Amino acid sequence: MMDRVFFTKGHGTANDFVILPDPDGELELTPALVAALCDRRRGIGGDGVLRVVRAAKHPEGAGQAGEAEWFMDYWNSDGSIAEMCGNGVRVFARYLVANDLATAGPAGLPVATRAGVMVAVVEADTIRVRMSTPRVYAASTATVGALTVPGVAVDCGNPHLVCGLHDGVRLAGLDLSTAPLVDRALFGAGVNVEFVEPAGDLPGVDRHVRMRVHERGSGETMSCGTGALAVGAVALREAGLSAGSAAVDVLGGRLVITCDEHGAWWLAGPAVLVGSGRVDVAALA
Ligand SMILES: N[C@@H](CCC[C@H](N)C(=O)O)C(=O)O
Repeated sequence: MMDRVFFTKGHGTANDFVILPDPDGELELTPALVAALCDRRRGIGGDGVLRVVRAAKHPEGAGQAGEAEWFMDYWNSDGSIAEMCGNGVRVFARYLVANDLATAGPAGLPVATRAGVMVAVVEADTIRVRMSTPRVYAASTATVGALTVPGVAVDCGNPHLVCGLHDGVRLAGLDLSTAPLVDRALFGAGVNVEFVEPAGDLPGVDRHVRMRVHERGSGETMSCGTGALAVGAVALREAGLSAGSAAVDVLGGRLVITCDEHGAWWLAGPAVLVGSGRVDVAALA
């Protein structure tokens, strides 16, 4: 184990990550180390960890090494591993470009993830990522306190449950300090739960909604890219649109979901690196 580890801190719409450069896959990353790094009082603080490792040097990235040089090894703040992180990919691409580890040409920068290769296009402050196609596959519910809200399960590479609020219930009134109760038989591997309410008309997009999210493995976060993809896909579907765009306002800003004329799904929003340093792993322990 290395006793000092370099890190960069970054975020996308305030979904924040500890980024660990580990090009040759030498770092012994464990659930305990991830949880300690993400601790907001005793560690660096973050909703998750992004390990930056060459695809060829990681067992789960090796199969994609022909398409993508880099693998995003994503961990939630509780030390669990997830298949995909939409904001994470955008911040990961920002990190690669800022550190001259990759160039962002017009064709985009491929990033390997456990859910396949995503392609990031850097457009100044915004990073747009071509995501996997969201798949709506079941009806279900989420319960928060005394409130049970119907929703739909959406697979975005990772699992989501999108619940639209009705009958005067507002996002601001929800207590998401603990995980909503869900159907554990349907979501055996856990689920990220999004609650959604309509927002006013917004020029330039077909739909405009607000969401809050309780993430599997991280609790309530300020934003979730794959969650916004799930919410945007449901919003366009409910509007009867097979292509179009949806603005999804999260606590940390705005993400835009687009399904283009070719049926490709895109997630766009800001991605920011805020600083770098070196962490004393022994002190974390
Ligand atoms: N915040 C992420 C999603 C991170 C993974 C998620 N908590 C899970 O366990 O699936 C995003 O921006 O997509």
